[in-house]
Amino acid sequence: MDTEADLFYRLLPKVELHAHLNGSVSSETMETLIKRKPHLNIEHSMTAIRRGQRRSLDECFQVFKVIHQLVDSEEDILMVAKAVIQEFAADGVKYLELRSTPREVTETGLTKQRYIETVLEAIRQCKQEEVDIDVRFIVAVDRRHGPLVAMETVKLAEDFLLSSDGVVVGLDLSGDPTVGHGKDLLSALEKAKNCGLKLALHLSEVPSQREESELLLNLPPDRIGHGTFLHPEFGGSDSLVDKVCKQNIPIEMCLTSNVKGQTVPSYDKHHFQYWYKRGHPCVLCTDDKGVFCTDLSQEYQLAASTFGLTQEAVWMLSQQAIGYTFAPEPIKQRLEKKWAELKQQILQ
Ligand SMILES: CNc1ncnc2c1ncn2[C@@H]1O[C@H](COP(=O)(O)O)[C@@H](O)[C@H]1O
Ligand SMILES: [Zn+2]
Repeated sequence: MDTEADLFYRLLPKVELHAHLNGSVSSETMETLIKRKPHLNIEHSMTAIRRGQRRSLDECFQVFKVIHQLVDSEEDILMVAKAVIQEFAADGVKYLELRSTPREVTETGLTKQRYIETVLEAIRQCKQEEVDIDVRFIVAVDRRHGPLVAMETVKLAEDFLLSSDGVVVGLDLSGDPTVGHGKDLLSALEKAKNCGLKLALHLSEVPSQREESELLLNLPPDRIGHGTFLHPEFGGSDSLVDKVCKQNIPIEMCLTSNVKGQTVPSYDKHHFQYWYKRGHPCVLCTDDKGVFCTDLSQEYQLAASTFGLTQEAVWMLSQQAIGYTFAPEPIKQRLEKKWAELKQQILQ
């Protein structure tokens, strides 16, 4: 049963800005997928990192490969996307920017175009069913696939930016950070930016990316994912910190993901502390709520208990995230209004 403190975090209206679709699949949905494809011999323990468990980042990427085998048709994507949206809504998320890498699967006839259309269909159906959440989509580029695929993905994202009635808002750069170099993807990212897609880039998720981060920060991105190794105490540099601060680029912080993926040794050593203390824009996110067995309420609660945040401070954190969304101004105003209406009820 929820204690009173748990309840505060659940009721707190929240904004989720960093959620990978296939990393966000809940254990319930995973059960269904595993049953649908018994021939794959996949066990639940292969798709999630449970309480107290840790994995290397490399092992996390193996987990995504397994999940991709389970989610490989339009039918799967529609089911998974609808479930993920409903789960975020049930957790009190009022605005969600979901991201996913379009995939092509010959055996099931899935194309990248249909992949995106299917996610958009899931978003449309949730809206029609009046699920209490506003959902936007960020098209993801997997850095592992190199510059040509990145450029193709940008073109696809650009088409949808123009035709999705405001649902597609941006481009993400993700995938195994130890593979490839950002300099090869720079022209694709520049093109994306020039056509009006917002950029949410995974940056300095591992220590070896200083040079790449210097380069990508010149774009500049509209938001940074993780940014774990940007600051000098973690092997980054003053110049990186200066760039991020001068351009006031919000950082998406995913505490449990970083601890379970072992890029951060423990919650209390998380770089959230460094940036939050400086008053820099920070937004708490889940990254992969399915794989890391968490949800956004829990991430807020963990941040509060680890760093001693008051309920008022937690409220501010969730409210300020509205300003870091890629939503147009009228949507931001609508969210601000919602927060203002709920404040008296929830914050005692
Ligand atoms: C843990 N830290 C992380 N760092 C970098 N990329 C990550 C990630 N977590 C997830 N992804 C990216 O998201 C994909 C799965 O969702 P989609 O198939 O796109 O919906 C992964 O294959 C990887 O490219
Ligand atoms: Zn991520």
